[in-house]
This record gives sequence, structure tokens and C-alpha cells, in this order.
Amino acid sequence: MTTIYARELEIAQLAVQRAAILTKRVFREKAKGTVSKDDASPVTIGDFGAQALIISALRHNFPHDDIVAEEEASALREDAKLRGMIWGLVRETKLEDVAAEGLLGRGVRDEADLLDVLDRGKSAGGRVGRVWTIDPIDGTKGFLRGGQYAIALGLLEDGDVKVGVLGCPNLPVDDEAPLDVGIGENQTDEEGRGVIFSAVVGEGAWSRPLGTGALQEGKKIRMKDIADMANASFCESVEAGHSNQSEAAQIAQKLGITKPSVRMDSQAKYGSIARGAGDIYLRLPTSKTYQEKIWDHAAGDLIVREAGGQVTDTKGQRLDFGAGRTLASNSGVIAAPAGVHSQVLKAVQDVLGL
Ligand SMILES: Nc1ncnc2c1ncn2[C@@H]1O[C@H](COP(=O)(O)O)[C@@H](O)[C@H]1OP(=O)(O)O
Ligand SMILES: [Mg+2]
Ligand SMILES: [Mg+2]
Ligand SMILES: [Mg+2]
Repeated sequence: MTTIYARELEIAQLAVQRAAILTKRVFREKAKGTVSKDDASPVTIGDFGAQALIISALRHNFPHDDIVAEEEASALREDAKLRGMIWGLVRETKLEDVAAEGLLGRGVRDEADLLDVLDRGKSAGGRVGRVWTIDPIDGTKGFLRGGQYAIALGLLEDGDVKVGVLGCPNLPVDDEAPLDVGIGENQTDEEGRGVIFSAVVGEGAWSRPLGTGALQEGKKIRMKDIADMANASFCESVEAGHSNQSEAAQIAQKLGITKPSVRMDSQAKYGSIARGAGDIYLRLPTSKTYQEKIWDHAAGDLIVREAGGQVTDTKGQRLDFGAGRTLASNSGVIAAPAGVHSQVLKAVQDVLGL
């Protein structure tokens, strides 16, 4: 199905699938080992564990590639209890399919190696060479409340996204399921939930069930054409601090959208519009100082574009993943089907006064 990035795609999907086994287990456990980071955002043993598993798979398969990952080990160096909990999870989490697990390599050796592995994600990124971006749990707040979250992995080459994988354990497998199935709180990993979206540049985007063994068969996904804006649905963050929801409502009204927005955590929004469950994703800056992180957008950006969408910031510029660890040259995100993107952008710019 794919040519030049076939191996990267396979390893990335298996690594995400294995990480999801760990995060689902943490979700079921009472003690999630939640600690607060410097910016007051939460991180759990699920975030650390998933990052360690993904990096160990990349270290084995692509030892020369750089990695930009959200988490780092400093909090664990001082905290033996937390470190021990994470090590236990990492050691025990394996894909059920022995051949698939074998492809991911030997894994993390011991607690000291766990810290080293986590700290391999400190690359500065940039415009040169191969750089993986990892968000081990995107939407940690969603994860904690039982809403949507995603495990996000992207491969950049010279600053461009070439491969994107999003594991969404709480989204319905069914690409036809309505956008508002699986949002809100206390989603459980009952039957019929858990999907992996993936894309390779120039080759399209796929969805497949998020399993626990070898990869299941994928289906091509496409965005829906919007024939009538009145029936379009748009999604945005649950968190009012992450995106300006009152401006988004004005933009929707200007476009003639009549349905209320669907609020969903994480890059599950990108996956949902890519498969046509929703139409438009708006993320409008709430502050002049917050810079979006590349791991929060790389996979989603490619999946939407390969499904027939266009993704820009509010200035109409493509997201610039070569700028470093953050999207320093961008402001906000507008993702929509290519045929209506310019119309949506114009409404955004009118409302924001750009
Ligand atoms: N002030 C902020 N503005 C925008 N996004 C933020 C802010 N603080 C954290 N984030 C990140 O926004 C993403 C969640 O997106 P959404 O709001 O669409 O669910 C997360 O990646 C979260 O990080 P994290 O990965 O730590 O959860
Ligand atoms: Mg975080
Ligand atoms: Mg994130
Ligand atoms: Mg995260």
C-alpha cells in the first residue's frame, strides 16, 4: 500500500498501539500518579510510560533519528515511587502478537534506562534531517476525565511531516459514527472503541481498529465535501483556555453554520474531521504568548491534508514544523475541506480583524 515510508508507518502504528495498551490500563487504575508540571498542566504515569515505550521502539528501529517529545525525566529522578510505578507498567506492556512485539525491539532495560529513554525526546527539532514528534497522551485532561485523548506520533523530514499516526482509544471504530459519539466524560474502553488514524505524504490517510496485537486492516478515509454550510459541524477544544470559543461561535455564525460546536479533547478532532465525522476544526489563540507545540499538531495536520483537507493558521500560512519544538511562526489552526478552506479562513480573519 505504501512505498517509501512503509517501515516507518508500520513501526509507528505498532508503537502507538502498544502505548495505548499502557494508557488504557492506567485509565482503569485508580492511582494515575498525576503530577503537576511547571506550566500547571497535568502529567500521569500514563504519559511517561507511553513515551518510554514509543521512544524505545524508535531507538531500536531508527537509532539515528532525532526525537522531539513532550515529557522528560527530571521529575522521576527525585521520585523513586513514581519511577517504580512507571517502570512496572513499561516492563509489563507488550503487544499480544509475538512477531509484532519483536519488531519493536528489546524495550527498556531497567529504571536507569527508563530515564535515558525518556530524555531522548529533547531534540530541538528544526529544518534538517529526520525528527520524530511524540505526544504520548495528547489531551491529558481529557484522558483524566474519561473524554477523548490521543497518542500522537509524527515523522518530519527537513521540517515537513511525512508520516502521521494518531491512536484514539476512546473514539468509535466506525468511521460513520456521528461526531458527538464518544465525547464528554467517563468513556470506557468498551467494544467498538479505539481507532488508529495514519497518513503518509502523497499516499493518503487510513483508519483501522486499535487492537492489541498485529495491525488490523485499514480503510482509506476522506473528508466530506460540504455542500451546505448550514449543515456543517465544527469542533473545538473542551478547554476554554486552549481556544477562544466565543470568537469561534461568531465565526460559525458568519459562515451560516447552525449546529452548535462539538467540544472534544486532543487531536481526536483532526482524526474525526479527516474521516468525515465532522467538517471543520478551529483553534483560535487565547493569548499572544502561548506557542503551540509541534507534537500537538504534526500527525493531525498530515492526516487531514492527506484526507483532502487544508490546514493553515489564522494568517493562512501552512503550519511550520521546522521552526523548532513549537510552531513559533504560526498563530492558531484552521482545518477544513480544501474546497471551503478559503471561505472559512476569510470568516476567521473578518471576526479576528486580521
Ligand atoms: N494554554 C494552552 N493553549 C493551547 N493549548 C494548550 C495550552 N496548554 C496546554 N495545551 C495543549 O493543548 C492540547 C490539548 O488540546 P485540546 O485543548 O484541543 O484538547 C494538549 O496538547 C495540551 O497539552 P497536553 O498534551 O499536555 O494535554
Ligand atoms: Mg501535557
Ligand atoms: Mg498535547
Ligand atoms: Mg501530552
